[in-house]
Amino acid sequence: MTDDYVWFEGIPFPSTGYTPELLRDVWENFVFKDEDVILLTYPKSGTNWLIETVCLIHTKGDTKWIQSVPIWERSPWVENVTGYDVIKDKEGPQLISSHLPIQLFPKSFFSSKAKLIYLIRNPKDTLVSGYFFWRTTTFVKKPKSLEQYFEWFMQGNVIYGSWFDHIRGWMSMREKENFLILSYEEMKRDTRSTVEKICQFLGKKLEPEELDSVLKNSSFQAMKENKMSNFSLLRGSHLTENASLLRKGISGDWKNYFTVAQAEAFDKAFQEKLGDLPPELFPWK
Ligand SMILES: Nc1ncnc2c1ncn2[C@@H]1O[C@H](COP(=O)(O)O)[C@@H](OP(=O)(O)O)[C@H]1O
Ligand SMILES: CCc1ccc(OS(=O)(=O)O)cc1
Repeated sequence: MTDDYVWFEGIPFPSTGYTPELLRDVWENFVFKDEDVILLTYPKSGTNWLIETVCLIHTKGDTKWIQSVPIWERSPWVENVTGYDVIKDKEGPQLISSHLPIQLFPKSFFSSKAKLIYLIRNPKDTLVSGYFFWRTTTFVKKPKSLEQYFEWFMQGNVIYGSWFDHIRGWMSMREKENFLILSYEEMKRDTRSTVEKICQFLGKKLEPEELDSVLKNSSFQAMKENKMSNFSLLRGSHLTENASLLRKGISGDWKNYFTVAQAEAFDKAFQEKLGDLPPELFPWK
């Protein structure tokens, strides 16, 4: 494994499990079924929390699936070698994950009825979460300091490219009825309502005790203890021994790491790049 990037159409990808040929094949040839459900995020936005939640909704709160199958097999990644191999010829509706920016997403989606949930997070927390996580992986370039990672993030010189471009691209879908936008902050603030919103979007009806089980078993603590969800199975291969996906699981941790100057520079860039979008799309503001 190397800790540099694989590049495709100007975007950096992890150096393991991704190739330009596969990314092109996925983009041009992968066909979604109308019944598929897609979970899409910019990395470190709460992806795995969303996957765990949707898996538990799918099983009506039964924990057998989440406790016996690794999270990346329950909702395979369309853009990496392992995930694509699993989903490309599989019959029936599937749960599929992706971090792809809209311009590289399989073209078939835009004429399908497949449902897509796009989870966003305060980018300052996404940045801090990424800084700590990528240092413990074996497949991306490591920053020497938070200052350096801050510069890379602002320039989009990190895996899956610019957060700002990712958001602008996918937000253009916000009026479509097969597209649901959620935020990590709202999911933290009122998890029950967010789960109900997901159920409504997916057309799933849960009994009160089933909903309680979804909440209990997708909590930070439950996921931290679930070896099928906490990435401990990847230690020694993709991750170092001290790696932790479930780091803090809070909103606003950026305040412990950003300098005043960094916070001001970030706000300025946000205003310049996304200031024309409705502020209510960004509930952390
Ligand atoms: N059940 C849960 N509740 C709250 N946060 C969770 C969570 N599961 C994962 N997370 C947080 O989501 C982030 C990882 O995102 P992703 O799944 O996209 O890689 C981590 O944030 P922190 O590093 O800020 O703790 C992790 O702690
Ligand atoms: C191997 C590629 C890889 C693994 C884990 C990742 O983290 S996350 O699922 O987005 O939290 C990202 C890429």
